[in-house]
Amino acid sequence: MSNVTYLGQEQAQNIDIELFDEYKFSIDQLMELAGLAVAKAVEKSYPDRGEVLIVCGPGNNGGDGLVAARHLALFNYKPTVVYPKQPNKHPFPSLLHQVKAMGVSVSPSLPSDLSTYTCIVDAVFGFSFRGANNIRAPFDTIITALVNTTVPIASVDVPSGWEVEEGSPNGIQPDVLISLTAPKLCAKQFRGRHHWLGGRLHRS
Ligand SMILES: NC(=O)C1=CN([C@@H]2O[C@H](COP(=O)(O)OP(=O)(O)OC[C@H]3O[C@@H](n4cnc5c(N)ncnc54)[C@H](O)[C@@H]3O)[C@@H](O)[C@H]2O)[C@H](O)CC1
Ligand SMILES: [K+]
Repeated sequence: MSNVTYLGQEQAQNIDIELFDEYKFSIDQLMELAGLAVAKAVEKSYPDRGEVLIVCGPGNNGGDGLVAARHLALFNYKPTVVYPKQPNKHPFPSLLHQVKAMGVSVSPSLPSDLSTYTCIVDAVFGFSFRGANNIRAPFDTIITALVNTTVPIASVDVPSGWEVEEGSPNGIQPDVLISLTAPKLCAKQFRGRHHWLGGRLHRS
């Protein structure tokens, strides 16, 4: 990507606050845009359909994953959601209810055999992650499994387990990265096939 601004961690978090406080977007609006962009990027990157595993973390990155799973079901993929920590605050219970109502199965843990999946959508951690050397359970073993799998990974906003600014040389190596609003600094270390920019809120 040329002529793009790469955001630091604090900058990304400040833009988020600005979108809520100054521009009066709701979390539902932003997450729907983000999740739909992720589903579209997956469709363009893996057009042959099949089973997709969406691994969702405890924050808003995980919420983007829940929305993406719902849209992927509508695009005729067969999504399964892994959701170990399910926050009890808005909008997560509604997003979870909606994805289950689409007939998507939701499990608290990663399946032992990942080989049946066309791709894995990594919606574990986004721009608020810190501590690549200290990933807390149960996400430590999940990230290790994603590091070791040969199934292609599509990461939402930030490859999970990467420091938002520095990346992580021994971390997961996604095939696809979907940056949201603007790429974060770690995107400079991305070596996969496709880098998409989704959930854009500005003119190009
Ligand atoms: N404006 C936008 O572009 C929008 C982006 N969205 C998405 O939201 C995420 C950022 O979400 P946030 O809730 O701030 O945080 P995360 O999802 O990154 O995760 C926070 C979550 O993770 C836990 N955590 C942090 N470090 C660790 C660690 N070392 N071990 C274990 N757990 C850790 C922390 O406790 C929190 O629970 C952004 O990237 C986009 O994907 C929104 O959709 C809105 C619009
Ligand atoms: K992610």
